[in-house]
Amino acid sequence: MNIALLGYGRMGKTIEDIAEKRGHKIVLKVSDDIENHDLSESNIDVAIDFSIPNAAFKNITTCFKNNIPVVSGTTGWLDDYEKARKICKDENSAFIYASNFSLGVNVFFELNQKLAGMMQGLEDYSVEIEEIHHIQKLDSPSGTAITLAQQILQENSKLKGWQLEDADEDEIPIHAKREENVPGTHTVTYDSSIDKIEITHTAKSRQGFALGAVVAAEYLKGKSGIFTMKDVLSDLFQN
Ligand SMILES: NC(=O)C1=CN([C@@H]2O[C@H](COP(=O)(O)OP(=O)(O)OC[C@H]3O[C@@H](n4cnc5c(N)ncnc54)[C@H](O)[C@@H]3O)[C@@H](O)[C@H]2O)C=CC1
Ligand SMILES: O=C(O)C1=N[C@H](C(=O)O)C[C@H](O)C1
Repeated sequence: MNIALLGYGRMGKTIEDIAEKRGHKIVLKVSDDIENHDLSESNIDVAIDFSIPNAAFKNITTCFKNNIPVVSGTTGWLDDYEKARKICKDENSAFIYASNFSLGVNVFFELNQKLAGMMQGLEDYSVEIEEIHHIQKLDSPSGTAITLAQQILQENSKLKGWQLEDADEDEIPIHAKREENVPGTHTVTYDSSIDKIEITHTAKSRQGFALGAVVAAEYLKGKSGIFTMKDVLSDLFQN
């Protein structure tokens, strides 16, 4: 498969390594305005976007307009997500976005949803989310923390939203910490005066994110439509 990398930073380089080991070819690397590149030249099967919040929407939709399927893991641009979906549909293109591509985090998402459903009636417990990332991270809170909060909100109608730090009683507080060299750690805590329930996912490197993105690209090749990691991993998850 011929892959274009939109963003060639920490994730772009890790994806290159894993994609080549799986027999794919990186035919284009973009680190600046996508308009500076001729997308028709390289016979691109799929583009993988791990760039920066300000560039993601333009990168993704330019690919749709050139009939190139996109896997995107860039976080911090999701105010434009619905617009991107519409352009994908209008152009009959293909798209997978995930705030986190690692298999482990996608298992963690399933657990979080199930736990939120079990806890929603237990009013003695308050819920909060903590995420810890490296100090270079541009966005806060992490996309993964936002997904975790959205899942809890889906299950618990008494909670109205999430908030960084100073949350009201009916909001989920998200604590975002920045520490040297942390690839990504997420914890969901339910606390009461009697006890505490915590679930944590700790990434040990960026390998899991990158492998998930390449597997998603392999899934997307030749398809049209909008998919999620649930679709990609559906055969692996047994209920
Ligand atoms: N969904 C997931 O599983 C994961 C998502 N991420 C997200 O991926 C993004 C990238 O993360 P990192 O690689 O750690 O960041 P990074 O800062 O190492 O790399 C971003 C790269 O984008 C380049 N860039 C700047 N303008 C660009 C443009 N217009 N088009 C394309 N590239 C451009 C920069 O030069 C830089 O090399 C972040 O939003 C991060 O939150 C990171 C890890 C996992
Ligand atoms: O910026 C990162 O590094 C990461 N970003 C993603 C996020 O915002 O959730 C995923 C992962 O935690 C690493």
